[in-house]
Amino acid sequence: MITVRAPATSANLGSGFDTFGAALARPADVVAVSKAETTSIEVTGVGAQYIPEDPEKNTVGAVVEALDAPAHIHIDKGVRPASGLGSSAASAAAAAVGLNELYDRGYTREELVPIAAEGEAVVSGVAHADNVAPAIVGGFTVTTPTATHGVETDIPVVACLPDVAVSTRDARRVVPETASMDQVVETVGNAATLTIGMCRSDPDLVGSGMCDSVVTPERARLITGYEDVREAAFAAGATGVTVSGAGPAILAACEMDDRRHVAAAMVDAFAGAGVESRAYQTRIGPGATIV
Ligand SMILES: Nc1ncnc2c1ncn2[C@@H]1O[C@H](COP(=O)(O)OP(=O)(O)O)[C@@H](O)[C@H]1O
Ligand SMILES: N[C@@H](CCOP(=O)(O)O)C(=O)O
Repeated sequence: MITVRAPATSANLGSGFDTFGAALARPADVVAVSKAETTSIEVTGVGAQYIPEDPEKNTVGAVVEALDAPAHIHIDKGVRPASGLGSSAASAAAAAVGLNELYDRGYTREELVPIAAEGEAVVSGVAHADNVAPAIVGGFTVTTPTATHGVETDIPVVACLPDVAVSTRDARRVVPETASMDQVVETVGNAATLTIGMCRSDPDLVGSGMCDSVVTPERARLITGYEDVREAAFAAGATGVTVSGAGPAILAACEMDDRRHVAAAMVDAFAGAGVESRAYQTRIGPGATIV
């Protein structure tokens, strides 16, 4: 049996829609795989009741298919589904790393990214790899249709998760089909600023590059209290705030000394809007680890 811990992730980071991703030090899924004649899946943990155990419908089933690696798979969920924190990706990433090891398939971590992304197609309709990439490789990642590049970085973040669900499939329907040239220029500038910030482990640069005027405003409308939470996080010292993934989680970057205040401010602001939430005080951390 092989057991793998794969982290929650935050994709997009504002200016990097379907491209940027970051591994969060916590929460995480823990997935155990053992060889079997036919594949079976058992799910326990946070939100397990909402996750199908049918291999055709669970993200890990697509990974089994892609690696031709039938197994009994136990998924212990730490990342709540429909969170914007890469819940479906965490399981797929852990399964990809575990089954690759169990069956000695010999793929590199980067080669496992498109394999794990097949699981995302099962749940959201698109094999977007911006969550599975950091879940497998760790740190901050840039994923294009042909490659994944990652860097280690040390950025404190708060991921505040309201007690409501937003499915990625639904949130992809509100993504605009076009952007103006002004928006393209602005986005390139913000994405480049964020990337330099990640390379320098500089929360100010990362935060200022998290802005996006194309996708984020449309997604923000789906999250009750978004503007209040954003303002409260900035007032408490956040350097940047945006929708995490497809939402409803909201991600804030900050200096380590401000992390606690930012987390409290975000939870209080959600409460003011009538929404219960929990804040993960975390940081950008490593990818999947065999435990
Ligand atoms: N192993 C899995 N972990 C989490 N969700 C899964 C898994 N397999 C299938 N799903 C389904 O995927 C959906 C959640 O994925 P998604 O909408 O992308 O949210 P998230 O942002 O949390 O990844 C839910 O409908 C859930 O039932
Ligand atoms: N790029 C995707 C990311 C979805 O992330 P998730 O954590 O909400 O699954 C998108 O924005 O649709």
